[in-house]
Amino acid sequence: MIYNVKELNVSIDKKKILTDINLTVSKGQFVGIVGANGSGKSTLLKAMCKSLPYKEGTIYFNGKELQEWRVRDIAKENAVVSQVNDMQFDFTVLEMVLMGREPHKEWWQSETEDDARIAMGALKNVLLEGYADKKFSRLSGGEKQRVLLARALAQEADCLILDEPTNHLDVANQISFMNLVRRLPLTVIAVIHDLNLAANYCDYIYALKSGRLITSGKPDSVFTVDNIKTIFDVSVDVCQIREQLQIVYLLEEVDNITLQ
Ligand SMILES: Nc1ncnc2c1ncn2[C@@H]1O[C@H](COP(=O)(O)OP(=O)(O)OP(=O)(O)O)[C@@H](O)[C@H]1O
Repeated sequence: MIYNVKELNVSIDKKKILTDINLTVSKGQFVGIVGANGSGKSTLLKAMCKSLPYKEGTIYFNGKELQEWRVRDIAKENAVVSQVNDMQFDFTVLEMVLMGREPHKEWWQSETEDDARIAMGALKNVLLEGYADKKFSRLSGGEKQRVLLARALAQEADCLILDEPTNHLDVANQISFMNLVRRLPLTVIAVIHDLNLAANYCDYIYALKSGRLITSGKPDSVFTVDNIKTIFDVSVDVCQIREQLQIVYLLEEVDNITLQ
């Protein structure tokens, strides 16, 4: 078991954000976390990466309570990929990917030949061979997202944490990104807004509503008409097309939404 979250409660400024969360992630699993805006998905990921303190409940990471882990050691085991946001500095692609080696070095150490070899290997893995010297800022959104994935791979972590990684990508780049991730021999925990991507790439889904886990299970047991109505207040049809679970939104029935 990589993660075992028990009775986790998180409050920020006295506001309860997560309530009684119980969740497990096994080695090699691709776990999706879904829920409406503001339901607590990113907060849960932050708590699991020790980026956010919590007072109630326990999070075991690789068998050891998270509080006992040094942040630096967690970064060696857990690599985080968020949405692309524009960076102020004009790094090259290789410089970006080499940042993934930071947890393996002391602050005074510069990159070794090994670091460069690992970074170039990571670029090859995300199909960006030949991009090392290009400026990150000049890449397309899809290319940038793959560079961020390469940076995570250069970390050589066993567990990838993805926070809405495909949000700004076009359909082809979303699918290509998810295919790349699925082929990696890693444990993946991903917050995903696109329910069809979540349904077809994840082994297991946890669904949050207003900071509580309201259902979990294999995609076909979570993504039912009734559950999606409860989680998102959206009417859908759910069907199988060519062995893929497909969620079809009934657009005219989505009217006003209440923020969670
Ligand atoms: N640092 C913070 N200070 C105060 N409130 C916060 C903070 N971080 C998150 N929240 C609140 O916690 C709730 C959950 O936020 P979170 O970002 O975890 O939701 P989310 O499910 O990831 O949302 P989204 O899908 O919109 O990214 C929201 O009401 C948010 O306003």
